[in-house]
Amino acid sequence: MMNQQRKKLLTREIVGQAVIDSVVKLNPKVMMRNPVMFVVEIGTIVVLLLTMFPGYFGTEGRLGFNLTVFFTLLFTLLFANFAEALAEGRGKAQADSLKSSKREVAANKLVDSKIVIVLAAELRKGDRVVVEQGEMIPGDGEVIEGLASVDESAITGESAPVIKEAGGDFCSVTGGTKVVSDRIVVRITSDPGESFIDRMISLVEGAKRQKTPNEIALNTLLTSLTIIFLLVVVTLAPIADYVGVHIEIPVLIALLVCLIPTTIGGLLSAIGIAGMDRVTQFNVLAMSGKAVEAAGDINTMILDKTGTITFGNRMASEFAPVGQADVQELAAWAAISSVKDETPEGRSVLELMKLQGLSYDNALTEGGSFIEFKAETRMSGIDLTDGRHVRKGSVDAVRQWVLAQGGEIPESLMQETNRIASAGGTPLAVAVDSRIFGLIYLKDTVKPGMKERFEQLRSMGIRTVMCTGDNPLTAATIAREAGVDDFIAESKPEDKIAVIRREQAEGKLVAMTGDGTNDAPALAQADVGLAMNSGTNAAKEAANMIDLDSDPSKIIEVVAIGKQLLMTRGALTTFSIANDVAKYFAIIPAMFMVAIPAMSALNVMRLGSPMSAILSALIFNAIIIPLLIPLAMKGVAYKPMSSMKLLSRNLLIYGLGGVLAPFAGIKLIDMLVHLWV
Ligand SMILES: Nc1ncnc2c1ncn2[C@@H]1O[C@H](COP(=O)(O)OP(=O)(O)OP(=O)(O)O)[C@@H](O)[C@H]1O
Ligand SMILES: [K+]
Ligand SMILES: [Mg+2]
Repeated sequence: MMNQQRKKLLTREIVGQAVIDSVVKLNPKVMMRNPVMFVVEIGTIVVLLLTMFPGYFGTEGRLGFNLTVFFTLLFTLLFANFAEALAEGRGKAQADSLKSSKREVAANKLVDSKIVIVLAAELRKGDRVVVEQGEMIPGDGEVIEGLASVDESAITGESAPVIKEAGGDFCSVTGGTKVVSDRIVVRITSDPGESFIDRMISLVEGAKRQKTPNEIALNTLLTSLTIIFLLVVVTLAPIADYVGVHIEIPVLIALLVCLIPTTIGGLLSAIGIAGMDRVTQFNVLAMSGKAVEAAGDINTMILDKTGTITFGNRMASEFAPVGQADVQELAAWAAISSVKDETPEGRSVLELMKLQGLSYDNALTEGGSFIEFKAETRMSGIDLTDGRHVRKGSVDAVRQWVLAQGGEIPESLMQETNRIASAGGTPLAVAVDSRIFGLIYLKDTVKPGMKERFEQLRSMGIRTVMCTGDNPLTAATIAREAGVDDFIAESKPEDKIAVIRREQAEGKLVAMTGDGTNDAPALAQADVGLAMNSGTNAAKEAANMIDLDSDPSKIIEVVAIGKQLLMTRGALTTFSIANDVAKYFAIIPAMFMVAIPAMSALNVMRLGSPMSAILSALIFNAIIIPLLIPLAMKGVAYKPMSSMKLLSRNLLIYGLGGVLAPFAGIKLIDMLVHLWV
């Protein structure tokens, strides 16, 4: 539902609402937040007063001219407000549809193992609720009992249900999603008003939109320029008087508005909102505009191997015995070590065994204590009641484990390990106490198109580092195949945070993706942390972005969107300031031409009359804003290249274009205005 809503670009309602909002936003209290446009508003009011009471201010007043200046200024304001309102519109529409999906539901709260029916809004952190088939999950939380398939389409737009189960990385559930089969017990993790849907609503609504550091810096620059031009224009009047030219106040105001950076001043906030909106269209929730901008400035990207660069459905595809062991023996121990291993890798071992028509003695595992897989130990297995310890895991970890018990390492182990690893596969060694029986070959493939994407990232100047718990040879093979710049093998969760800190110490901005609880610290440390929606609540809370589709490779596109946002802002700032230069050449010669004939040398545009020159420049200044709204909303065309190349390309297109466009535009408007003034 969200998705359909997102796909719709500009509806008639959104445009209609934006027209209304552009008038509402004329409220000086609102305008004050944008100093450039606030100066325009004050100018507009002054011109209005001069037009209405010409005698009172001692100006003879040319009614037609003054009125035209007034309306042009008014439309300059309305156009700028319209740009912002339009950019906000889509988010507001999404928020409305989310709000309507947030119906009041009842919850089955567990109180001393009895069920009490309460309203969802009354649930607090720590409460436990039972959710049955067909019921709505009343709040964000973690499954603490049971397993269920959940329809999350209300937030992700994805209609296929997902499995949620107690323990592990798939236990987090979101309020407003629906249990489609089975029954779960959920421990609530958010208080009213702080839920995921609440956060989504305030995000798309822009309620919490704060200016980013970049925007604040640019705003300061624009305000300084405005103050400088204000001084220039104010001091121009006495200077002009001195040379015998009397300049009326509306003319001075028109000149001021033409010189101050109204184009970027009017479009700045629309550019920021539209940038965040593009991220949302992409089914990624950015917690702040700052996060999106940081994505555009990333120097280093840390990527997981399994599931990000490769498909990640690592499946057992071969049993490779070593030493004296045979396939049946190896397969049986591999299976015994996996009976309770719920990871996809563990389950695939049992499937491969069945597929090959092999078997194992299930009775052996009864009463045994299961050793769960941990990224720290890189092993899983079972301790049998007869005293034997069965393990499978990374070759290095199992080797150490066997050596510690005084075992010997079969010669063929290295050989087989290298064969599997150099094909990009993950070898898992299987051992019982001090004896290694052989290897399980876990197959995984690099996603298509990865090489091209890393090539693009490199041309943007971004270094990619692949982190994997896998052995160095497998890591090297996949790294080469995918074309990443660097890799870290046998990495533990804490290694990621170490890489991030090291890069940041060199002044670099780092992006990473993650989904597990143990990724949370690194997600928080990274400048851009993209958590998967399927991941744990801890990861989602630590990250500053959440991918609703849970596709870790999306970080690459998010970076592109961030870059595009920064580029669009840079391009339009360049264009705006270059534009003002051209307007200066249109107006100044026109103003002084009569008194100082030498000035006509500067009148390169050969504009009709001083008055028409001023009006043409002012009208151009107003209509350039709506003309640039589509560019501000869509972003400038983006090609991956280094920042230096980008800068010179943009200076050429938007700088030169910004100087030339007004000459043509003003001349054209002047020809029309001159017919009538
Ligand atoms: N179910 C399992 N039982 C035993 N060992 C496993 C299991 N799953 C993975 N391993 C071993 O542990 C290593 C680390 O796994 P982990 O999931 O932490 O990292 P990874 O998936 O290889 O890397 P990535 O960071 O790219 O996801 C694997 O390379 C493999 O050798
Ligand atoms: K301007
Ligand atoms: Mg993994």
